[in-house]
Amino acid sequence: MISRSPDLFNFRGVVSPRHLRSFHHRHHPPPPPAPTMSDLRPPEHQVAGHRASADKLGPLVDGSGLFYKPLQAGDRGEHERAFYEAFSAHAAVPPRIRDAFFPRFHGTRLLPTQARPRDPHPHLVLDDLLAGLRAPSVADIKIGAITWPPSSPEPYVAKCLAKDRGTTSVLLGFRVSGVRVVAPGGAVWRPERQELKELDTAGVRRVLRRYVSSAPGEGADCALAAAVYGGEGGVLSQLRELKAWFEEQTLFHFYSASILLGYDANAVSATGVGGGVRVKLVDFAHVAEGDGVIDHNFLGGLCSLIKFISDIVSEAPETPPLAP
Ligand SMILES: O=P(O)(O)O[C@@H]1[C@@H](OP(=O)(O)O)[C@H](OP(=O)(O)O)[C@H](O)[C@H](OP(=O)(O)O)[C@H]1OP(=O)(O)O
Ligand SMILES: Nc1ncnc2c1ncn2[C@@H]1O[C@H](COP(=O)(O)OP(=O)(O)O)[C@@H](O)[C@H]1O
Repeated sequence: MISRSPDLFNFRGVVSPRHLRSFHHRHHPPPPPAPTMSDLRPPEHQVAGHRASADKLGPLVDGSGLFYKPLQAGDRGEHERAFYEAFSAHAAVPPRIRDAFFPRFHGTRLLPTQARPRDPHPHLVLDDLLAGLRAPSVADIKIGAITWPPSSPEPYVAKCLAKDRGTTSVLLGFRVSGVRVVAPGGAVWRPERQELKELDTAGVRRVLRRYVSSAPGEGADCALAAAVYGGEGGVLSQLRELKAWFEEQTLFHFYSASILLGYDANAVSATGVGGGVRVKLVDFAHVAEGDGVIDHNFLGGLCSLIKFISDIVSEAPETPPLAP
């Protein structure tokens, strides 16, 4: 089932119902047949967030290049859906920004789940941002020193504040929420969630170095830093393009959203050729209206992340020259 959410966002009337209808007509081709429960599985490369299990809802994939995120409880799920509806059709969002940095939204769909086999649940249908990567090395970095929208109820503010203070969010303007790194032999390094929560500044630097290292185990040779972080189309140039938009845009405030980094450990080489480096935004359950004000919370975290990554690139070994 593909359906529309009620307009939870106002967005100053930029998205008229007529505009939205015509957008849907142009951008939502008829959906492929609905996947059955046996087609669906939790994504192998998910590094953070709520995970699907026998008794819990979580994202699912079916290998078709789509990513199904269950609408979250309360008004949170509807809020995220309303964001996608509004963002997808917003005339003031540059198409290049929408296409390069956000998953494409294909509406919502009722899907059976293991947790609720008899009670199909609505899911956001998104592009799988890691589709096409054979051995994805992935990092989820939650941006912003503050992770709750200003309108949040007090107990939620207290819960988020404790997490923001207890992690590097307040200090650095971001925290690493999840990471997996595939070594050349295929071994996967994936620290526990709790370990990531306990990282201090030096620990964050270590993890960001480890993300672009080819040595197995805990070593950090940063052999892939030039290829993945630096160079044309690398993480840094993509983050800088994103930053340029955040220096201008006053439409949305992206509380608690994450930057998802991805590259193909099988395709990347220290020479900087290939690798399918991706920089994307995910998790819009707490986006607020920008009301004409810069998203300084996200922008500050983004600048801080850029500084960490550019320091790693400057200290890392040079990209070896290409063979003649
Ligand atoms: O539900 P919890 O307590 O596990 O917290 C979720 C977080 O897990 P954590 O415990 O920090 O590892 C979870 O954090 P990660 O994405 O795993 O870093 C999210 O922050 C989630 O918030 P939302 O999906 O953005 O609404 C968090 O959900 P809410 O706090 O928003 O309910
Ligand atoms: N469109 C997507 N394509 C591929 N992976 C995704 C996509 N969206 C999210 N993920 C994966 O799922 C994780 C959790 O997503 P998120 O939207 O943050 O869920 P939650 O709201 O439960 O925190 C991310 O860390 C990432 O690994």
